Amino acid sequence: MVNTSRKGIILELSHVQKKFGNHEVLKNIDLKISSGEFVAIVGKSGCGKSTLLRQIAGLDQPTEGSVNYDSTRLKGLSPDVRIMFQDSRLLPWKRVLNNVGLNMKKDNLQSARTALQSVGLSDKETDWPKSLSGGQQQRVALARALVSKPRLLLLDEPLGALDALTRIEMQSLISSIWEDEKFTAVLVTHDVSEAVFLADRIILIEDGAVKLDKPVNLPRPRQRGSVEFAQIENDVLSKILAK
Ligand SMILES: Nc1ncnc2c1ncn2[C@@H]1O[C@H](COP(=O)(O)OP(=O)(O)OP(=O)(O)O)[C@@H](O)[C@H]1O
Repeated sequence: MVNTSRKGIILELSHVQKKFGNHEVLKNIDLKISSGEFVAIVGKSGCGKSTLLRQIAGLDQPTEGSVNYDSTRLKGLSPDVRIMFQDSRLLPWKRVLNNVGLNMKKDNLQSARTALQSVGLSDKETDWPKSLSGGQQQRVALARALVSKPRLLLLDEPLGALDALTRIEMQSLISSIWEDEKFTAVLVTHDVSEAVFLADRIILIEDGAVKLDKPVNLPRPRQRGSVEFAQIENDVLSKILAK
């Protein structure tokens, strides 16, 4: 099914510019993201995708312009925003369940258990992170990101270090969890196929601005082998490679 839960704007970026010294990475980003939307950000390496996500997260402040979250100017990381990175960032001295329920009291770990169950790792509760595969570690990181029921989930190449098959499995997992929980998601990815599989909209960043804002109106779950899927993928890829 196509996502229809567009309940108004949750994120609004207006004229966002980001400079590091004289290096202007983001020149002028205008972007509105609706509540419940899944947005993918793509673009060539070094175009500023992660920099953009850091401004959205409130981890960094734009040089000019504004990022509004829920109509309020963002000044830092909001408690209902969670981020997941390429590396799981699990604490090696805590068992899996305690990594998911990091700040929870021992007798109140039920929501951590539920989150672990949603990523298919109930049987790993008492394992140490280092005993898990890379894909399993990212599942735990996903459970940890979701346990507090964030309204906005930011994903910075979360599947970038995984092998191709695990990556495809994780994409399906993220898609089905997002369909169930209806949070807003912003995904940075190099993988255009991943963007088409997951996103309602694909944003292409080039020269510090939005070069393409393309809706993906395909029914879910998406069929990678379909002609429509390939057309959208080719269209975005050709725009990325055009320069
Ligand atoms: N803290 C920083 N200080 C100085 N330069 C930075 C900083 N963060 C990012 N940059 C520069 O900004 C540019 C964009 O980096 P960014 O990581 O946002 O790109 P990206 O599109 O996410 O790249 P990739 O796809 O390779 O991960 C790069 O030239 C990078 O060197």
